[in-house]
Amino acid sequence: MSDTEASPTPLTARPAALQALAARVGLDLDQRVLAILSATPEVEPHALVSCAADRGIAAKAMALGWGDLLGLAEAGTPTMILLRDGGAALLDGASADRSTVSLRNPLDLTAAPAVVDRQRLDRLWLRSGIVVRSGALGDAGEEVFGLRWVARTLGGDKSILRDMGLASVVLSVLALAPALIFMAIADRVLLYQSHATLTLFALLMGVIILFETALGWARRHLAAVLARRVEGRMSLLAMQRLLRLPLDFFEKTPAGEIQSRLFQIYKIRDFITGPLFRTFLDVVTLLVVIPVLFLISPILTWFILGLAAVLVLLILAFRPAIRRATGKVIEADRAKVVAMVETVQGMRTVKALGIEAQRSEAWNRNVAASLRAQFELQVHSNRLETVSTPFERLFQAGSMMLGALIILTESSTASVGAVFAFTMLAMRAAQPLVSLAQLLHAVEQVRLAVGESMMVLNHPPERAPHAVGVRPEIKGHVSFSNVTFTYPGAADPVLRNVSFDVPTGSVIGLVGRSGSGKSTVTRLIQALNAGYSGLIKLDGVEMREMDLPHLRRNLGVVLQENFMFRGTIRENIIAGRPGISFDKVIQACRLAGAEEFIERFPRSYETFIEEGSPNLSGGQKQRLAIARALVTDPPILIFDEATSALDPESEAIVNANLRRIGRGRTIILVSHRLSSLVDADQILVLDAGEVVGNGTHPELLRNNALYRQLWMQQNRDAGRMIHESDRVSAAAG
Ligand SMILES: Nc1ncnc2c1ncn2[C@@H]1O[C@H](COP(=O)(O)OP(=O)(O)OP(=O)(O)O)[C@@H](O)[C@H]1O
Repeated sequence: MSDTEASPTPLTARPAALQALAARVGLDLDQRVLAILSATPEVEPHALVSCAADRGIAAKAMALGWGDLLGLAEAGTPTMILLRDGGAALLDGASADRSTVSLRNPLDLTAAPAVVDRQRLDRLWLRSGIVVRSGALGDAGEEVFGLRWVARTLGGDKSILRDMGLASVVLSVLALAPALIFMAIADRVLLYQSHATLTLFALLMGVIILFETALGWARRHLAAVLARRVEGRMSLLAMQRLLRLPLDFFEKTPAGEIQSRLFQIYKIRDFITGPLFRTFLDVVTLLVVIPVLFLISPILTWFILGLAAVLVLLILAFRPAIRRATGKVIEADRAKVVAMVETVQGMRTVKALGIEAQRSEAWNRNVAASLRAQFELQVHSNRLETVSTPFERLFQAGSMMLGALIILTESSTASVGAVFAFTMLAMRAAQPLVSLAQLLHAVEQVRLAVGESMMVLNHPPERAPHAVGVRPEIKGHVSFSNVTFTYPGAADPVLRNVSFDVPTGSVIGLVGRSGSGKSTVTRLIQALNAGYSGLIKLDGVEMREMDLPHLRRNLGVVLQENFMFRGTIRENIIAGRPGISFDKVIQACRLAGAEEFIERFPRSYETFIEEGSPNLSGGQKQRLAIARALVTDPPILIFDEATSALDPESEAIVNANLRRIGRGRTIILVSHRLSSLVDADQILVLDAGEVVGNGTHPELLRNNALYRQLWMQQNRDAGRMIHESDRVSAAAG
């Protein structure tokens, strides 16, 4: 069924509401998935979100309050709210006095909206909803990640920045008070011995302290909110971009390196909440304090500004050395993470080979390199700190001395109180000036951190984010014509002019020596690699045109090694895909021959599988992987050495079920064991990336030398083994 055809299942409220939201941003949804969702009694928000994401729509499930709802209505953001009865309503608008919202029924979009007040809504809704951010995921995804992205993200929270700015201005003005009061006390109270004025100042100070405390709290609170938002956005972006990267990126980049680079984004968060945030506040303080300093004494003010300039020059002088040293630290730390992750991932092999000492030695080398790099950085930082300390100290001591000198020489223009006040304010200005200078240093570090994470976050995705692609109904007709393919970076093609045709519902076997390109053929069918020449068509649609999530949802793939996520057997088989009932899980397990062992577990389908599935045997894991591939009822199944690791009994179960499994599906079987392919409708023989034979088992035995050779090899071995065991039993008998 194509997307444009009407769904046979009438849509229920939540899928219908999602469809209406998608229409608002000019996109459509997969009708087949909507129909599956409509057959589910109460559709979970995450299933709706993933249905939207499949079409590149940035939908987000979120908890909502009345205030949020009003804000969304006023901004005109496409929003659905989830109702207690399992239904949903579309947000249409809010009244001018913000006392009511209007809601539309997604099942009858032509009807007038219902106007609902807060009390009534509270009885109806789940205080949650799904919000569609303008347009496709690609809109946000297209943006290049970098310092500019971070700045734009920060700038997005204008109201928070404005409130923080206001609080900072008020705090800075209040910060002037102690110095000015001190000046007044020195020049008036002490001089005229005025108790009443002193009491007044004491009261004033009390009020100012209270006010300052409250504002300080508000400013820190706002900063925490801002930091959380920026971190949230960066974390979402990281996962979103990671998931759309091509497989060969992960094959070429060590897992530890990806991890280490991605985690650099948290340095950006620390920079925002640390140096950047402090500097923002400091600049505000300076803007308030510097003019006052100028009023009190222009000479002294020029003096401290001159000191600040010296600090900036010192930092600029040290910048190249510190940048180099920081780069080395990041590199050395990355190598450390790569070594650690590799050792953890390969622990089974480390133990099996008994190479703990070698791994430990390699680790020690990495640690030593990292410590050396850190020490070098410390040395440069220490030098910088050492030469800048005297200038920092001069802010206070120098201004006091210079102030005293001014009084001694021009006693008529500056009072004692003014010099003390100036010294206090100079201290107030000194810290911001120092941290402003240090910001340069911090920016350098964050620039390096951004550069590190950019390598992952800005790597070209599998497909252009805007490309939605064609979504034909896939029945299972696969054809290759003149396909030539070279892996990126490789010198020679791994497939050369490969052509074959697999009619819908038939079984094709791929055979050939190791490295002949069998798995590569299956990878191209999954569109895991691009950049081939020739045509690969699925039901007449070229693979390059195909929508990737749609394509992969229609394929069931079982490899020799399959990964199980942490979670129960049931969860692993469903793997978060929407619309899969428990009945379907049981059916798939039965077909895969997994039912019998699952039911022997005390917790049956709720048995928990740990990472790496240590509590399952290889054969059990393989049968679960087959069930997981079958559960969506895909029209095409790819088994790439899927049964090679099975014990003879498990293999016999799967092979016996293969006919039933294959009913109505196209099956692509890669196997070294030719005996499991003899019933295939056609067998493709590959040699060094070229098709050297194509036919049924008897045909190939008759007229294909390579196939005959492979067959004889296996059967000779099998024959010899049978002969051997007969000899042993005869001897024993
Ligand atoms: N991700 C990859 N990047 C670069 N080269 C690859 C990649 N995968 C496979 N190759 C190379 O392509 C060639 C064909 O590999 P492929 O896995 O398709 O062969 P195969 O016939 O399935 O082998 P086997 O039976 O051993 O699994 C090999 O020479 C291999 O080194």
